[in-house]
Parts: sequence; structure tokens; C-alpha cells
Amino acid sequence: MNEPRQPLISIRDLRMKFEDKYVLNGIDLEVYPGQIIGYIGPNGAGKSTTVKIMLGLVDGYDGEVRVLGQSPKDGDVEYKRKIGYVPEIAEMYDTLTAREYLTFIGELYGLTAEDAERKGRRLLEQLGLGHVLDTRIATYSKGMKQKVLITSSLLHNPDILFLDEPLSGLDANSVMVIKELLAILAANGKTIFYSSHIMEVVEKISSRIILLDGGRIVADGTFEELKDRSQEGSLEQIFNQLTGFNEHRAIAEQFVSIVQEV
Ligand SMILES: Nc1ncnc2c1ncn2[C@@H]1O[C@H](COP(=O)(O)OP(=O)(O)OP(=O)(O)O)[C@@H](O)[C@H]1O
Repeated sequence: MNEPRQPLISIRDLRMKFEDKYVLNGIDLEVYPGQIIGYIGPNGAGKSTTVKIMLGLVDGYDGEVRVLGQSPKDGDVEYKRKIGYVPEIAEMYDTLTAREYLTFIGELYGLTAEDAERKGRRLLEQLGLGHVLDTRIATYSKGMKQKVLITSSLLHNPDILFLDEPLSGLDANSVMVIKELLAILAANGKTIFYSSHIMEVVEKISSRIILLDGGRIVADGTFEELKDRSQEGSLEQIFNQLTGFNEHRAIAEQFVSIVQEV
């Protein structure tokens, strides 16, 4: 592949342990502008930990991490203004209305209140939420909250977008809009780091798929490359093969038989 020379994200021998147990066991990774990285792996593989380290939300790691040329260890770093983040479980200020919330988040990212309010309103109108701008977020459905979160992560036009299970709760039409907008953002040079368990979506949107297992990268390539290497047809099958999992039927049968014991 003809990559530009400067990676936006560069990780060397990243290790992280919690209570003497290594969760990340030597991650090496370079990410380039315009890539949509599908970051996948079994529960507990260390995906969120990697992302939180890059965002400067988790410290105490060994190895080198650089995002837009800066290290999260350097403290209050400029790169944080150039990244957006949609967390898997968000603490939203849901006593606020969407208009108030987006204005607040926009201001945190350095926009004026007027610009944040106007941009947030116009973006939410695009996602069909114009009629609930002044309703408290606490009353929103899960999908509506998710649209507000996605919008808030993009208000400041970030260069890198980190998304953790961003489509949860969204209806089929909204999923199509978000998938398209991620593709357009990437085509415009934005970099997207996308973590999800929905393999069909990861397979379709990612320009590069990284599979983490046991705190290590066990596969890294385009979907086509992973397919050729593993001789499997779908990303779900590749995932099962590379993580050595073929017991779904046995586990399901065992589970049901326990359920039916009474
Ligand atoms: N603050 C913490 N303290 C102790 N252990 C932690 C902490 N954060 C994460 N872990 C552990 O690190 C491991 C990796 O967690 P992480 O959340 O990164 O996994 P993940 O790949 O994102 O999983 P999932 O797919 O379930 O979201 C898990 O065993 C988790 O229990």
C-alpha cells in the first residue's frame, strides 16, 4: 500500500497491566490519515483499554504512544482538541436538553456558545431530532441519545474519531446514515478508529481490520487480506477461527439444558 510517511497514531510495544495481570501485551500499531480501522476482539481483549490510553484517560502503561505526534503522558496536550470520542457507555448530562448539552460540549472543545449551538442544532436536525432540541435528554430513547453523542463528538471537526460500539440502539435508516457519514469523513482525510462487535458492519466499513486477542494483535489487514489468509468467508468466521473459538453450539446446548433443569 502507498501510505503517507507520517502516521497519525503510532504505538510501540504498548503494555498495560491491572493488578499484576497484563491486559495489553505488546501492541505495535501505526495508523494513517483516511483509514477506517475496525478494532475488534473478544470481550476483555483490551480494546477499550487501548483506546482510553490513546485518549489519555488511562495511565500507567509501558511503551510509547503518540497521537498526532504527542504523548498522552505529556499532560494537557493539544491533540485532544483534534480528536472526537463516542464511548461505549457514556455519562451524559441528561438533565440538560440536547441544545444545552451540545452547546456545553462545543464550548469545551473551544467553539463559541453561538457556534456550538448553531452547529449542534443543524446537525441534530439532519438526524431527525430537530423537534426535541429543547427536551431533556433523560427522556430520549437509547438511539436518540446515541445520535446526540455522535453529534457531540464531531462538533469541533476532529481529525481522528474514536468510536466504541457507536451504532447501538440506532434504527436501520440511521445506521445507513452513520455508515455513509463515516465513509465520507474518511474520504475527506479523517481517521476513524472503530471498535465494535457487529462483524457485518466492521467488515463493510473498515479499510483495515485489527483483531486483538489476549492483549496482542493477531491479525491486521484489509478484509480481503484476512479472508485470503484464513480461507473463511465472513469476518465472523475469521474472528472465530483466529480466536480459536468453535464451541458455540456446545455452550448453547449446555446453557439451555441448565435453564430447563427446574
Ligand atoms: N480499571 C480497571 N481495573 C482493573 N481491570 C480493568 C480495568 N479496566 C479494564 N480492566 C480489565 O482489562 C481487561 C480488558 O478490558 P477492556 O475493557 O479493554 O476490554 P475490551 O476488549 O474493550 O472488552 P469488551 O469487548 O467487553 O468491551 C478486562 O479483563 C478488564 O476486566
